[in-house]
Amino acid sequence: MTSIDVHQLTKAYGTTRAVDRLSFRVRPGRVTGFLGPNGAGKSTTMRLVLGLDRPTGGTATIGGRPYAQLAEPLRTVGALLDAEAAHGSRTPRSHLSVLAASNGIAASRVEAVLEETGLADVGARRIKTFSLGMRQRLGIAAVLLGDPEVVMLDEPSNGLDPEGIIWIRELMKRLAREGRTVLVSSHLMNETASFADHLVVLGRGRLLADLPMQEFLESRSRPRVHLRTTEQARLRSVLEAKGLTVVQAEDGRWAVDGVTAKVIGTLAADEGIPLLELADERATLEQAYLDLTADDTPFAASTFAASTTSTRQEARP
Ligand SMILES: Nc1ncnc2c1ncn2[C@@H]1O[C@H](COP(=O)(O)OP(=O)(O)OP(=O)(O)O)[C@@H](O)[C@H]1O
Repeated sequence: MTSIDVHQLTKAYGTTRAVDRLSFRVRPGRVTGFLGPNGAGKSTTMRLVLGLDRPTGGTATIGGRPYAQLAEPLRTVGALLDAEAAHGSRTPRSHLSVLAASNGIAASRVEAVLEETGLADVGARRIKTFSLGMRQRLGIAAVLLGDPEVVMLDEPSNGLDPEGIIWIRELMKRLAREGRTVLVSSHLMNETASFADHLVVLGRGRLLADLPMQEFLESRSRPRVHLRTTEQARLRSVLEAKGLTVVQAEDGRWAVDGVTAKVIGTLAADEGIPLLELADERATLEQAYLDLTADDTPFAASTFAASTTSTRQEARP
């Protein structure tokens, strides 16, 4: 199968190193989320992989070849970097037909991808009348046209309504299940947590993390438990005897740091203390990401990078 390989990739614009000796591999069969603060170098990396820019140093290859050497690029890589790329006076059907004809792709694929992206009914409308969300769907139709093994999407949820966001999430997961290599950049952490299996995180052009989503969350989470009990005095003394500190919230719930629900549940059961609620706090991707990128966020307001949220994360689907 076809991986994307970035090796010691560097791109300098004057004195700015947009990408700085970057190395990572995007593997098939999973969705890789591509994260990083504004200006971290995500778009530049994607452009270098697609041969739209020349690197200052290092290499970016797809299935071992630079993009320019792919025999049938659109059949190998589908990429969405700019949803405005289609000409406004064209229709989706004519736009996709031209792309198919010039890339040796069967004309039957045009109708297939119009169906798949929900654009079949507007296939004859002029693109200039399209909303941002419809343009985004058209961009994705073009990505899928060549039935590519590698899919690269830059902010694909941009402009999509909630139904469209669910659609794109399911589409990305399906493409990965089919064994394709899927690289997706996003600024939306909850969104990314809902579709990515693996993460590559950049900061100031450098690699900050390259690891499975679950590992990333676990490596950056501090255990914390939330609970409620009817026997506060007794439970408090049991926990304090174990060296645990209880923080009481206004709603009567407690938070206990540095311990898991399993430990507290066992202690309470041993003492016959009833618990009305007991849950481990799960690290959100947002918390983990902010923690990792705090020193690499050039445009952060001073309080932003240090902020944490107390919202508890729903279990990942
Ligand atoms: N054509 C260019 N000329 C000069 N500098 C550039 C050019 N393209 C990108 N840069 C600079 O390179 C750095 C990385 O930009 P890039 O767009 O790749 O980041 P990004 O991670 O995609 O950011 P965002 O999340 O804001 O889209 C930034 O400092 C940017 O200003």
